[in-house]
Amino acid sequence: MSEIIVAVDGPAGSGKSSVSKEAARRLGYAYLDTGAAYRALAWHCLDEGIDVENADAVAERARSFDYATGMDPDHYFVRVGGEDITPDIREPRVTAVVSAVARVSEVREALNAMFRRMMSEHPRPGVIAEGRDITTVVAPDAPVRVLLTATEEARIARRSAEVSAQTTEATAQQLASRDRQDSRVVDFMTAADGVITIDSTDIDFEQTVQALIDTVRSGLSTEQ
Ligand SMILES: Nc1ncnc2c1ncn2[C@@H]1O[C@H](COP(=O)(O)OP(=O)(O)OP(=O)(O)O)[C@@H](O)[C@H]1O
Ligand SMILES: Nc1ccn([C@@H]2O[C@H](COP(=O)(O)O)[C@@H](O)[C@H]2O)c(=O)n1
Repeated sequence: MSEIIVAVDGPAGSGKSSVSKEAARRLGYAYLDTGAAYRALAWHCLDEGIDVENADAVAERARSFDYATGMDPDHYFVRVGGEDITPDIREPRVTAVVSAVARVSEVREALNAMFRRMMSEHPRPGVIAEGRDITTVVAPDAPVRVLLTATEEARIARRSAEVSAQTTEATAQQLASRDRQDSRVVDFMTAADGVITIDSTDIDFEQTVQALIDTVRSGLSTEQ
């Protein structure tokens, strides 16, 4: 059973998933990508022809969809109904509708209960869980809570380097629009009380991973 929870929140493209996964690998912890569950539900709704603006229909799917994800940082996967949809959930058509699914309160309640169960049942000594509301709603009592941030300019540049199929303008517009929609539901732009901010604007990936690991170690030593 995992006893150490490291909660990481932040805006789109701040490095939450890549940095958390690598830090978890080096610490021997599990890794929980909570955004993947929202994306998988959005993918599932599209696959089933469900109108993502129909909150009741989306909530009904959230209660019944057969979701699985790998929490071993070296064996990451996302499945719905046994089908591997790991790359599919990153498609622009899914990214474009995921915020609509995530604003349904029944969806958030169902997924948050699942995240808490997954964190507490995992056999590794710790779990790094990342998302938008982990430090404030899902695990507000976690011994280490971090807001991973970077300027919008840096985040757009990083995301554009990954996405070659569209212009930087289109990538910038999507990133800003998703943050705008998501921040109506949860505040992930400012650190809540007790949450440590890591700003990666002027540090590279390796330095950011090290900053998170250092924060985990010092947070745990203060706890004891
Ligand atoms: N400090 C850094 N310096 C340079 N590049 C970085 C840094 N941190 C992360 N990256 C890169 O930025 C990109 C976006 O990171 P990542 O996908 O982890 O962000 P995210 O916060 O999980 O985004 P989203 O919420 O949109 O899924 C990746 O290509 C990642 O390798
Ligand atoms: N704790 C969370 C995590 C994610 N979301 C929503 O899911 C979307 C996708 O998240 P990524 O981290 O994979 O980009 C995100 O835009 C949010 O709409 C959430 O609400 N809470």
